[in-house]
Amino acid sequence: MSQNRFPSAAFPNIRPRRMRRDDFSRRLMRESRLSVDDLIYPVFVLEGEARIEPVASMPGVSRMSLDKLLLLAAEAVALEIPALALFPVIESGKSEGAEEAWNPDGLVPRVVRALKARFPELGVITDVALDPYTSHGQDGLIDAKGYVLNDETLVALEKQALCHAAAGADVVAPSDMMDGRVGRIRAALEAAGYIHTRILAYSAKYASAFYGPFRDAVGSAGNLGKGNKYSYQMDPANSDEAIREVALDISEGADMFMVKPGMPYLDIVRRVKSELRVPTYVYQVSGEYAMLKAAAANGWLNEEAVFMEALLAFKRAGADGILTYYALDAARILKRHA
Ligand SMILES: NCc1[nH]cc(CCC(=O)O)c1CC(=O)O
Ligand SMILES: [Mg+2]
Repeated sequence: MSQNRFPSAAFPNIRPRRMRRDDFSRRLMRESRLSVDDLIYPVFVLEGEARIEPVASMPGVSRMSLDKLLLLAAEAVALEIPALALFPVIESGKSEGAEEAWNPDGLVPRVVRALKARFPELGVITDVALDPYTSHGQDGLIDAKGYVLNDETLVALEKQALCHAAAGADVVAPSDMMDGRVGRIRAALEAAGYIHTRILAYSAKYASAFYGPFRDAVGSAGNLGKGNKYSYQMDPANSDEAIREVALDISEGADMFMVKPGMPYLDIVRRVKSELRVPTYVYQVSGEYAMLKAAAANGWLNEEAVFMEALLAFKRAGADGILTYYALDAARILKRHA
């Protein structure tokens, strides 16, 4: 005998809501989980001492000098966040040829040495790209017409990556989108004996308007002016091309693979993870952060609820890790609920 009081096709026997009824059964069937192990915290560093400069378009995010960054890093370590991603603000020393990018006494190598000396267990990821160092704000070297030159840029990126590895960077992260840079950097690292340095390739990096606040933060917006990055970053219309880019970076020897931006590109994260089955990372970029902050500031969204939902959605899409400006906040919440 059916227990259905209304044994008719008008009422269902199959009820997905049963499992949603109570907290215990919701927990038992939960497929994805966000953990502090998934978080990478992007930070901005500048020269000097006792400097903290809030980034107007990224409330809660500041550019700061090394002494202050060490305090922030201590917080990240206390929360057991696995790694920081370091972005420099270069105020003087920008040039056409970006020579400051491989100065062994430059800002990035000094900050990497200090971080690794103080917090050996904290992973330090450095950005390999020329945009903080070029007077024109492009990620590579340009010709007379402003075209970003691929192979000439590779020579510079190789020097920059070696400089970061020599300073003790655990992971170098080429975010420039030049062709062949992963292979070139991998070969240079091996030849120099840096066999443990990981490469996090920004493999599928789109030419996105969501990077706006970041360009304010590192001060490359003014230098870039009306310029754009369409000749090297990917067209937001493309998906198969992202798979090809990741496949190339696999064959060139990268260890970790990034999709960027995050929320509008969840389909790309899913395809990379399902089709290529590699360690997959996603960058919740500055514009995504700014959107959530702005809506929260207006009282239009519950900030904590929406950023935790967004981070969980990256996990559901297949990401193994997430670069997020919310890393400290998320880690605190996860700790509270642990
Ligand atoms: N090498 C450039 C770089 N590295 C990280 C970001 C964006 C990160 C963010 O928006 O949070 C960018 C912006 C760009 O390509 O202009
Ligand atoms: Mg590529």
